[in-house]
Amino acid sequence: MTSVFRSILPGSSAKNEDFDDGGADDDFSVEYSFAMEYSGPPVSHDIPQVVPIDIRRIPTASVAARAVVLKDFSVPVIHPVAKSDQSKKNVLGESSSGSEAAERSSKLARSGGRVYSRKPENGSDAEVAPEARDGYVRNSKESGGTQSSSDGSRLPDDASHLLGSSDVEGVDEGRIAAVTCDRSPHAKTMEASSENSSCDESSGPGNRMPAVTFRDSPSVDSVYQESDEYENVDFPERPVALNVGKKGSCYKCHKGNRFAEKEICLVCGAKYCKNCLLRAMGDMPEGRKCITCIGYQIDESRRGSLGKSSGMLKKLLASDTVNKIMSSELSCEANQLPSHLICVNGRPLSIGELVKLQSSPNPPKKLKPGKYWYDKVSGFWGKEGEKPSQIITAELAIGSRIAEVASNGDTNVLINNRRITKAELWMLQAAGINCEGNIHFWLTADGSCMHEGMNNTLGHLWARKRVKIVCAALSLPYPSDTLFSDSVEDDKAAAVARDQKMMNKILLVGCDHSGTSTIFKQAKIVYGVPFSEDEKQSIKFVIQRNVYSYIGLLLEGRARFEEDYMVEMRRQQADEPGPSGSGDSGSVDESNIYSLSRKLKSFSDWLLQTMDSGNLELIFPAATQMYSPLIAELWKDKAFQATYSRRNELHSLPKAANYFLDRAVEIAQNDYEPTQMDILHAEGITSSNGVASMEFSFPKPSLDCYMESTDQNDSAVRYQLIRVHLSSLGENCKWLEMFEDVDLVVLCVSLTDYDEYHEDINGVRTNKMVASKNAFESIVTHPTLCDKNFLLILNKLDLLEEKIEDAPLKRCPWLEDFNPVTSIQPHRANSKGNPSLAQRAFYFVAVKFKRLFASLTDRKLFVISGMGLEAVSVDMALRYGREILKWNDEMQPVSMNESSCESITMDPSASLYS
Ligand SMILES: Nc1nc2c(ncn2[C@@H]2O[C@H](COP(=O)(O)OP(=O)(O)OP(=O)(O)O)[C@@H](O)[C@H]2O)c(=O)[nH]1
Ligand SMILES: [Mg+2]
Repeated sequence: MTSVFRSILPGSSAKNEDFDDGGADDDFSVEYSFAMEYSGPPVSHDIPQVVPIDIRRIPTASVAARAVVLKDFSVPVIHPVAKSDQSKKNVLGESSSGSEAAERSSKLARSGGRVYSRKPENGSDAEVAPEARDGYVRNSKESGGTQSSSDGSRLPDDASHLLGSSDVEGVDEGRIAAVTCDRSPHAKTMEASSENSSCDESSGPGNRMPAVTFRDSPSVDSVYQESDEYENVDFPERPVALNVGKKGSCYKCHKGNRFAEKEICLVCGAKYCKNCLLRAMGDMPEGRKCITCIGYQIDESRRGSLGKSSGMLKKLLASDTVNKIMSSELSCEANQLPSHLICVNGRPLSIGELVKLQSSPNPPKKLKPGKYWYDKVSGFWGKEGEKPSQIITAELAIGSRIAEVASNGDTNVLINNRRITKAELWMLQAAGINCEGNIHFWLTADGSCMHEGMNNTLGHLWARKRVKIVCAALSLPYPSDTLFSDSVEDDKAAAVARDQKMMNKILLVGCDHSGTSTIFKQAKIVYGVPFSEDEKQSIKFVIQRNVYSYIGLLLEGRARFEEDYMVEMRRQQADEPGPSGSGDSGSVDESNIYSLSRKLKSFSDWLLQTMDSGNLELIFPAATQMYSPLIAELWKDKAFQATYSRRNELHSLPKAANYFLDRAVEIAQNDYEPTQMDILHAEGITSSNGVASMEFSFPKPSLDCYMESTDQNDSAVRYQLIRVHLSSLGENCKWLEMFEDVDLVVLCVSLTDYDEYHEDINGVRTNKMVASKNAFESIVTHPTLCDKNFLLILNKLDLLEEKIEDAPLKRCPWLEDFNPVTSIQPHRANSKGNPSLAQRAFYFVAVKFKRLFASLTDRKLFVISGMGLEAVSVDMALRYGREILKWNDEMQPVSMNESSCESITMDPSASLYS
């Protein structure tokens, strides 16, 4: 055995100068330990096992810089992953420098059977082993390898000649790669195998490579009691490839460009063309890794592609072989997530805990190294300092106790001892749970919420439909149980989209009656997102209630018309001399064209009283059963019809009433089913806290006719449209902070607001357009949205066309400087392309907002006109939003159609104005 150890030690000169063990000249002062396979009788306990190693492959430290300067590499040059702090603690939580480290290293070597000698020097120790015939030089970061790298004189004598030789598979004659690394995983395996009796058999590729086993080392757990220390962990370093060929070329043959198909090494990131792939990766026992990277942990950023075969591999190999490679890629131990990199509630997990976590019925999705918090009681799971991202299986015995500050919440409410975030507070409120004061709730895995220490359930979170809407809008998790889903297909599509990270979030927000819910509903119709049964049912009641209120307004009008009629009759009678020669008001016939039968009159009185007391909502659904015959009777009544024919005189009757009133009898029936158009025209939608959310993608290509799409995969890109009512955002729009992850903010302002006023509780009247402007200012300057793109929809252009002739735009104090030369301008757009007065008004308002936006943010506002009731208009506005998302901030707005762009960017001082 002595000769073996001698043969793997560096050459004598190097050894004596640099690799001496703490000053001992004698080669045999180095202590070795090694394992032999047990071949005795069966025993009841597990026997630690090691896999035979190929001594030629034992990692060595050497000069990375030296290797990099070699010009003629045919395999990638590999550099160590940069580390910020050389004095970081190593895997045992100790300083990697000084004699302590040397002692530890030698202890490790003794106990783990690692065949290294080391000499601490200048605060560093070195791990060295020759890897002569491979032509690979490895460097030890832990042992100050970087220092060695920069110092050519420290290269072992024999290492320099090794640089010129190569007999390794996948490495061309005379061509070398340099690999720098920290402690090799092979070494780690060996350490662990001797220290931990519960170690597993490695699944490494025979004796070509030492297999890597990541064992649950007790030292890891015992060291990381404090989460602070977790940051300082120094883990085995992963090689990183550097292409010395031209940019985008194959890392091996240096041919091709970035467009040529390539396969990537999951460890070092080297990319190989189809001609070099198999030579570089061999038979891929651990999946897509260079031969030199076998045994190393993968680059965590590539974990998502584990087991997902590329087209190139499928072209080169039979499908059975590809499947086998993919399955090894997923299952081999070297590629498993290292448990100590997952820190839960301030403590890194042990292997056992990680297994527990990953094999639970609902494990965290796409788990990556990092710090997480986990609420065992509810199953809530999230990144440290962030709101929950998922609901995983509850009651898993992993990590430490959850900290109050785990999710960095800043509310007065605690759930299971964790201070919750504002978004979660909204979720609780959506479930109808009172969150006033400092409250400690207890939330169980089934969603039952109760006061801590009490037994009575306050509400069941997941049973409330609107909680789902709020969760979707605020990116909060919702149980994946299909029990709570409207459509399994929808959920699947959404999950796929989320997986592909192709979801774009659009926030739609506007003042009262600006048309946001109409745009939202129209988008659902245009993009084929069905209204759920729940939504249909509640919209049905909304429509029926609205129709009752429209009828109530007509009945109110009837009473007025009747009174006017009576007054007029009396006046006429007074004017006409009676038989007695004097006016006789007492003989006026009380029944007239506006009078109702006794039965209908009492129904009318009841309805008006119910409306006055604000209880109209409460009579549904019972009202449809009881009163629909009366509505039918009323509809046929002459007095009611006389009133209906004068409905234009009833200013309190909303415009939307026209759409429904003709079908009042049908709508009042119990079995009425609203059509999509009914839903669109209905005032109000089902939402919670004014929040509604839907996911969609743009169909292609038919609707793309008016806007050219550059993205061929548009139908694969998913969008989430979140509609929020301004009043739900609280004072100064403070709740906007919950929408920090939106990609685009769409603001909606009604163009008809300019001559309308609303009165607050103190009787102060504010022009609605000015109120919209104020809201606009609050939103665009909100810190959460400071780097977002904004699209302004100036809505209800059709209504503006109708009203602008009678009501000048100047009525709005903010728009007083609108001075079109009306005498020579048409009110309607004419065939010569002259814009109508309404279009000019729109341009003017658009420029006003654009200037305001620029003055507040120094950025560009995108503006488009809209007609919420027109499908094409809404589709166009959202496609414009999509283009904005694509163009990025630095891109200039591009016109969608001639008229809108030209007008929006024009100067208001241009010829439009006198
Ligand atoms: N003619 C016309 N009517 C519209 C347009 N957009 C919305 N409306 C109507 O305007 C009314 C208010 O629109 P909503 O979509 O309910 O407004 P909102 O932004 O949801 O505001 P709230 O109802 O206060 O929540 C409804 O009756 C709509 O049918 C439009 O472009 N043209
Ligand atoms: Mg509405």
